[in-house]
Amino acid sequence: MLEIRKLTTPLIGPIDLMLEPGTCSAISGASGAGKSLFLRAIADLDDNSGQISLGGTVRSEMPAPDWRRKVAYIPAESGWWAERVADHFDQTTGLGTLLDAVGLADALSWEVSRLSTGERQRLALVRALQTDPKVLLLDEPTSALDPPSVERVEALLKERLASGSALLLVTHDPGQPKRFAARRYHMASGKLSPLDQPEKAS
Ligand SMILES: Nc1ncnc2c1ncn2[C@@H]1O[C@H](COP(=O)(O)OP(=O)(O)OP(=O)(O)O)[C@@H](O)[C@H]1O
Repeated sequence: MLEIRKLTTPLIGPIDLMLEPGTCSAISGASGAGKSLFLRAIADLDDNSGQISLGGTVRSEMPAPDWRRKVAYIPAESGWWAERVADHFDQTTGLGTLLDAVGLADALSWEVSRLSTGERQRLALVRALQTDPKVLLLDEPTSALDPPSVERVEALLKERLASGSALLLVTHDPGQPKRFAARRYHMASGKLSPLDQPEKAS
């Protein structure tokens, strides 16, 4: 599905990685190892070289906004540009279901300034899921969440896995790769290494 060959930036790589539909790959590694830079390079947000294709279509043949809708990067800290939460969302059918799934059914009427870190994190995920991406590049998606919210977000992500999306998950939570039956990788000094056999789902 997503094929990455020799992806390189001044600070990471070269990195090869293949993501298959309906699978989760998890990346661990020390702070500063290059995990976020790797996800950003895949999304083409920073200068990079190498070959990346999605379902056989080479990234360079696709307009960047189309690529980023299909291969969505969800940063650890999301960006907000308007005062009202509602102004950041495409108010299409399905939005209510997604907001409900993350426990924020009423959030559209709120001001952005009142959002907690965890509320921002969950709303940013909903924003990305609205475009129905084939690949989700998740940068510590539950780092600011309490256990019930982690459960909700993980359930939502598992639904995406079941419907054929691929997840690339950067996480410092050692239990998370296991809960997603993820293939595990370790990043150190900008280099990615496979860890072991895929975990069994719990
Ligand atoms: N624009 C930049 N110029 C120079 N160095 C940078 C730049 N962006 C990131 N770095 C450095 O590259 C290294 C990797 O950063 P990255 O954000 O990928 O780390 P990370 O593995 O995601 O860490 P964390 O777990 O803390 O989020 C860090 O040392 C960071 O300071």
